[in-house]
Amino acid sequence: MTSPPESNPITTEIGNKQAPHGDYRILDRTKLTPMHQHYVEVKEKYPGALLLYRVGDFFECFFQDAVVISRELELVLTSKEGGKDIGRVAMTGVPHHALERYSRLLVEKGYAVIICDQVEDSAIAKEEKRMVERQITKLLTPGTLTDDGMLQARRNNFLAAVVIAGEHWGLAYADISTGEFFTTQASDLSSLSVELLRLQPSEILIPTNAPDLKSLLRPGEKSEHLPTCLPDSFCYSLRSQTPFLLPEAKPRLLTTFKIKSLEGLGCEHLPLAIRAAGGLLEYIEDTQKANKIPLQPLRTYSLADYLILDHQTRRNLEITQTVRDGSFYGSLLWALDRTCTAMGGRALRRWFMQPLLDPKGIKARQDTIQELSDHPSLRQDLRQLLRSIYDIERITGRVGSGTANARDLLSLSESLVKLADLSILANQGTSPFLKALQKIPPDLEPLGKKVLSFLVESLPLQIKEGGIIRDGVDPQLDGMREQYQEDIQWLANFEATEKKRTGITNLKVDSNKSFGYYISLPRSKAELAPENYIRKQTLLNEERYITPELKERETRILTAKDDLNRLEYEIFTDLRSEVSEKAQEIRNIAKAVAAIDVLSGLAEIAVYQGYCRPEFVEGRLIDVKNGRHPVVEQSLGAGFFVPNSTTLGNSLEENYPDLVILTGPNASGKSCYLRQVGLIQLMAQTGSYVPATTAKLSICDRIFTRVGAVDDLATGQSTFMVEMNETANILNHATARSLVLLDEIGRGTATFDGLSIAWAVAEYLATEIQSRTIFATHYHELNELASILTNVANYQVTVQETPTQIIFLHQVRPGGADKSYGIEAGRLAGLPSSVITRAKQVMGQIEKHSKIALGLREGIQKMTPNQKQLDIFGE
Ligand SMILES: Nc1ncnc2c1ncn2[C@@H]1O[C@H](COP(=O)(O)OP(=O)(O)OP(=O)(O)O)[C@@H](O)[C@H]1O
Repeated sequence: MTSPPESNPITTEIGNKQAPHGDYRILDRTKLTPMHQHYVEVKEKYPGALLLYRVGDFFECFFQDAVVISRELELVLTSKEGGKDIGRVAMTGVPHHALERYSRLLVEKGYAVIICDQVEDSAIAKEEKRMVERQITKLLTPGTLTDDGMLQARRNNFLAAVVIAGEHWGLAYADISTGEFFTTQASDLSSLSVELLRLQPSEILIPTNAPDLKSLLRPGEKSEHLPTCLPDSFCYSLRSQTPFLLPEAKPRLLTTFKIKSLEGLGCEHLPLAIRAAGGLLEYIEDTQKANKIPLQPLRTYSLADYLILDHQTRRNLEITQTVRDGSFYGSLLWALDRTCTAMGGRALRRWFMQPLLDPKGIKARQDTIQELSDHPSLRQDLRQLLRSIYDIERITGRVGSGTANARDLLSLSESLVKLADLSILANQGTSPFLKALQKIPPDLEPLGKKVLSFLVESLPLQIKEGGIIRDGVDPQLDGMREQYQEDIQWLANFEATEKKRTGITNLKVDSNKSFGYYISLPRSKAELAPENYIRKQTLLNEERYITPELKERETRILTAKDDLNRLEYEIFTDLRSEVSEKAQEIRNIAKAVAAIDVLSGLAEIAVYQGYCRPEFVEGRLIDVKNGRHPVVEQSLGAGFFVPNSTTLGNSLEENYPDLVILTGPNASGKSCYLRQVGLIQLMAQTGSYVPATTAKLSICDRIFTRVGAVDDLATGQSTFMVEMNETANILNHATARSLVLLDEIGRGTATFDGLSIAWAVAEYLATEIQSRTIFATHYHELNELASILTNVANYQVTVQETPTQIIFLHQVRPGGADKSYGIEAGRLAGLPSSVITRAKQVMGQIEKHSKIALGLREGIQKMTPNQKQLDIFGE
């Protein structure tokens, strides 16, 4: 937990010298300096967060937070006087201009961070001999970030809330930077963790009776209050149960969305979904007090609306990152992302993490890709325009919460004006997603133009220091500016005017901190000073004077600057509020822009990589001609990838197998082929074109993959146990409409155990479940299944043997490999020749005498899938 460490590593005695205090809880608070007392007061309101406290040009932190922050950020741990009777206290700090970077690092590490800033000019406090006023200006938690610099442009930052009741669960999640807000309810706790792993929320709220409420568990941190069914790779915020109870949660939703019933949101009859959503809203209210976060209307969804991909499958298909090193390079998104905007990038990720089941939805996407592929100039013009559109979804969020600065407003407005051009282009098309872009609300362009006419081009970052609003926008502002300029000019000319008037050529006008502007005369010329000069100070060689007019102008200049800044700020915030009233309209159109961005990018890929539009048919067919792996193909370069076809799914028209046993030597391309089949199905259900010459597919309900497991050290499970767990999950959940891709089942145990399990699993999939399955294996014995079951076929990845080497052809052809090349691979790897010879002898003996091999060879009678299992041992 992020609460203070119990041990205090820096309060030990070093020789005779007392080390700085690292724990305020053991000190007499009344003896701390007023500033440290205030620090502790703020800290105690949020004990679970790290407090960064503004002191001059630094954000400082003290006591236990200093210890944690210096360790996490590798900053020097130093000390500061904490009070006369206290001595030194532990301290570290970051420069104020680097606050965003350092707080982002802390949040990325799973900490909540409180920013307590100075909210007045410290000079005033100093003059009045009191402590400068400070207030909490921000509470940053991993799930509630909105600042651009803290977010990843192409990824959503989800905050989730979970309510569990027995086997049932409710989940709500929101991205408060974009305003998206969703809720769902389901049974079966394993599907909850699958859903969380899909979303990868930055923070998950858990209602609990824990005593350490409001603390944040960092990834991997254990707590008895965390339900065991939840993955421990996330940050969890422990929250009070109350806002998650129906009588609190429901009214909160009704009030937030200003509605009388939840019927319209689709969750009226889903109490757990309501409770999760209500608890999430309360958290946002609690942590974002200063900024009202505008959320989009809550959308209720069902897990059953989407193709189910479990965590292993997403991982194995390398959708967002590679298995080997977790990098984006080499993932499916890497190969397919041609989006031009951050909004498109986020949408693409969401689409591929949640492919569709509804053929109509798929067709709408395909139709749009087709239109954009067939009309290259329309596509190019659209993409050109998209490149100049900013992240209006997130900027609108900041506008709504009142945190957008002038640069944000400028970017948003430039984009709003471009939307009109986008709409004109979209008018050239007839496909569904282009049509959606034709309906841009007519008032957005004038609004954008108005903002552009208000704001200067080169805007400062600060919004309270002027320099934002153009001349000619506001008559009062213009008048004040004129007066200000005149006063400045008068002051600039004052020295010359006075020189001329008095005839004293060495008269000077200068200023100092104690009495501002003054006129300086050499003492020798003092008697020439005009009557209106009031003597202010006498120095050795100099007399200093002021005049009433000089003072009046000076005061006017000083107050005018403040007044000008205040008025500019007011005009700016009015403008921001005007834009914020259109937030929902802008966000709706942002969705349409994101979708067209995704689809034009997929069209681009389809054209340049030679993809085809998959045809969806009823039933269980998978018929792909010359399919390719979309990522490996791009990595190898044009023309090097060997295409392979796939036919699966027994139907009335086609006698295709349900289960294919795929054999072939190491590195021949089995895994690649397996993934290729999975990716083509997944891409097709996302609405994308696919890497093939033709593809006739049916809708899959789930894709399962099991590819070479590794030890799960975190849970202490062996390779074999991980493999068995994954296999059990598949056998328990797959249906006849699922696609199952298995790579090497049963390798992590004794050969005969492994073979037996592999046999039984394949037989169960082919006969009991009849899912479409590709089963890659090194157990050639499994080829016997094809001679027993009518819906099983053997395929192999072919190689060409020469006396010195094996040439990988990467071609998938009917028939089972009759030979394993493991020993050959060992020879090529340099195993001693005596070991190779002996291995060959041993293998010959095993093949000759193995009862299993004999048993399998004797199984000759062909069976249809529905018949009883074959007694392969003929007892
Ligand atoms: N169709 C193909 N065309 C061109 N190259 C391919 C093809 N399929 C696979 N390859 C290349 O072969 C390499 C090995 O493929 P893969 O890992 O699929 O082999 P494998 O048969 O699964 O091996 P093992 O049994 O050792 O796991 C891939 O990294 C890829 O570069």
